[in-house]
Amino acid sequence: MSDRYRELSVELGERSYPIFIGEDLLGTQDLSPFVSGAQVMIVTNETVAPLYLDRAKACFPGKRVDTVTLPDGEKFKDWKTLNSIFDGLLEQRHTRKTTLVALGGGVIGDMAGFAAACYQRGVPFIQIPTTLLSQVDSSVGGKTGINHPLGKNMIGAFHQPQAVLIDTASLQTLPPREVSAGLAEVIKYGLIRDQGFLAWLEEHMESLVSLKPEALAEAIFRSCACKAEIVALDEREGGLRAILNLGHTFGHAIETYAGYGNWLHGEAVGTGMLMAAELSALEGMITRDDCDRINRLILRAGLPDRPPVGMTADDFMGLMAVDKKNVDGLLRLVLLRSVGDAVVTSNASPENLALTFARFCSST
Ligand SMILES: NC(=O)c1ccc[n+]([C@@H]2O[C@H](COP(=O)([O-])OP(=O)(O)OC[C@H]3O[C@@H](n4cnc5c(N)ncnc54)[C@H](O)[C@@H]3O)[C@@H](O)[C@H]2O)c1
Ligand SMILES: O=C(O)C(=O)C[C@@H](O)[C@H](O)[C@H](O)COP(=O)(O)O
Ligand SMILES: [Zn+2]
Repeated sequence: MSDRYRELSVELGERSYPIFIGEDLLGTQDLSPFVSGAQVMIVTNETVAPLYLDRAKACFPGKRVDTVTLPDGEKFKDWKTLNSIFDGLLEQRHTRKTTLVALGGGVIGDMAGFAAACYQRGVPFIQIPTTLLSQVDSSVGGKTGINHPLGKNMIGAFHQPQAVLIDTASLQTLPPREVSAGLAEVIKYGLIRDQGFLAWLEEHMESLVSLKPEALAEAIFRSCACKAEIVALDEREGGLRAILNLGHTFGHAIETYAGYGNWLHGEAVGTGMLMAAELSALEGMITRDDCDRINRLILRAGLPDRPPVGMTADDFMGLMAVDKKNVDGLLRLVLLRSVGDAVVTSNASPENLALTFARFCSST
């Protein structure tokens, strides 16, 4: 074990891969052992490139490294921008031996990963996540894809990376709103599977919000460990993995309603988790005190606790009807059986769902 980083593994048999977590790994960690061919294409965006592209290139000594730089934002997680990755690959004569590298947040990771799943019927890729959200969630587990105007992440593929390199120092340049968005997914792990972690987050929330390196490193490690374990047990979301969607049925509806990018993914998930907690309480699964506890933590993370003004129950129901977890037209939601234990269910009563909307939506 190195003293420069902590290492986890996503155990998927022959497709297992490491997650390296440490400070100042960008530019100093040699990733060329994870590149089988001679060519690398780094996919990044116009915000991240000036900050980290040179250091990312230095991770691939002896390789030919090209770059595609995309516009920044969730609204560009679409066909047109995806296609510009293929344009870059073809124009620079990349072959099926090329390794794609995602350098950026979850938008870049999801798009570069999907491009890797499709290009010449599939090439390897590496994740170098640079936001808190992408370091704790999107870079691990192989969900890749793009949005559709009618629904989030509606077009995509499962395609696992060869390795994930997490440089925790890169978070020091992240805007506070993006830090909060990442903390929503961190809190999610505590709520769905790890009570002890939730209690730890309650003790350390201010250190996380103010980007204290030790607290961040611990939160990232524990989050990745939780996700790696779930993915290893259920790679393609046949069952258990769906608990990673806590708050996302409501949250994806919020993101689509608000127009991609106006509400950050993590912000929508934070509010969505509060709505899921409320419904869980109405269903008699958790207590009112539990709800208040979750509410306090979400607010301390700097996240919103109400959906967009004007969004109605009908808006939610219309958008949630296309959720990927639904089966035979039945809405399936992730609820809390207790704090630290999530369950996927289609049994929530319509009355309690209506009451949840009544309590959260300003105009219903
Ligand atoms: N595949 C998955 O399992 C999974 C999981 C969770 C979220 N997601 C997806 O991830 C996306 C959200 O990811 P995100 O929150 O990282 O958003 P993002 O990718 O839009 O990044 C947020 C912002 O931070 C900027 N940025 C990135 N790194 C920076 C740095 N180090 N310093 C300064 N600025 C930096 C980006 O340019 C962007 O403006 C959504 O599309 C969501 O659907 C996917
Ligand atoms: O990895 C997963 O599985 C997740 O659900 C993680 C989520 O945080 C993430 O937002 C994911 O992209 C949602 O997936 P989707 O299948 O609901 O689009
Ligand atoms: Zn998410």
